[in-house]
Amino acid sequence: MEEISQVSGSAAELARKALGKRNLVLVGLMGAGKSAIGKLVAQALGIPFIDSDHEIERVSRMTIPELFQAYGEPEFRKLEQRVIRRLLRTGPRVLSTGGGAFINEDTRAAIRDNGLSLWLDADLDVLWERVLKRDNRPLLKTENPKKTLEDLMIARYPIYATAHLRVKSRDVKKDEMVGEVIAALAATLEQSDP
Ligand SMILES: Nc1ncnc2c1ncn2[C@@H]1O[C@H](COP(=O)(O)OP(=O)(O)O)[C@@H](O)[C@H]1O
Ligand SMILES: O=C(O)C1=C[C@@H](OP(=O)(O)O)[C@@H](O)[C@H](O)C1
Ligand SMILES: [Mg+2]
Repeated sequence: MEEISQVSGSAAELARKALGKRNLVLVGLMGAGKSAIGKLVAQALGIPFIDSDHEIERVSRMTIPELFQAYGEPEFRKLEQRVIRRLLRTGPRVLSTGGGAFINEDTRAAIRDNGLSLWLDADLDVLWERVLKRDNRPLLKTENPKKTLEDLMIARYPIYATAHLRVKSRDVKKDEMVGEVIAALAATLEQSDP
């Protein structure tokens, strides 16, 4: 056990070093685990965690479904863009974004310039099982939400694929996902070492 914790401890150290003062920005579709895994990755790295949707809800004093309903998606995207640009100014942190954030060109450029993006990639069935459990995603309030999710996958995956790093989100223990995210981050340092 001692040996295992030392190995993961040193991976976390390498990952911290790789990050420097930047934010690790988690991107990917609804249900990929950006919010849940991001929080645990931040704990493992010993740095603060922030979720852009939570920050949007805090500053607007409205929930995401309320914002969509009151102002529509375009206004939500404008607010999301402003909030993420601001959040990127402070680091290092783990920043979990909402699924549409990285699709916005301006937000994506800000993340590319100021953060290290990691795509939590997942298959449709994994996402579907997870999003079914909560009723908080306005974009899935359609007649056929599974088809909507699939259409979003088709439209968005080529864009998520431009993230710096990619980790496959699967139905394994969350700690295993955390380990894989940290390993992916640590590996960037090894790659950049002469
Ligand atoms: N291995 C896993 N990886 C990620 N999330 C998982 C995993 N197992 C269960 N979950 C659950 O799936 C849900 C993922 O939702 P969330 O973190 O809100 O995703 P996102 O922010 O990407 O939409 C959470 O309720 C989380 O607890
Ligand atoms: O994919 C999207 O466009 C959205 C994803 C949601 O966040 P999660 O990906 O954290 O569910 C939230 O920002 C909003 O409902 C829109
Ligand atoms: Mg989320």
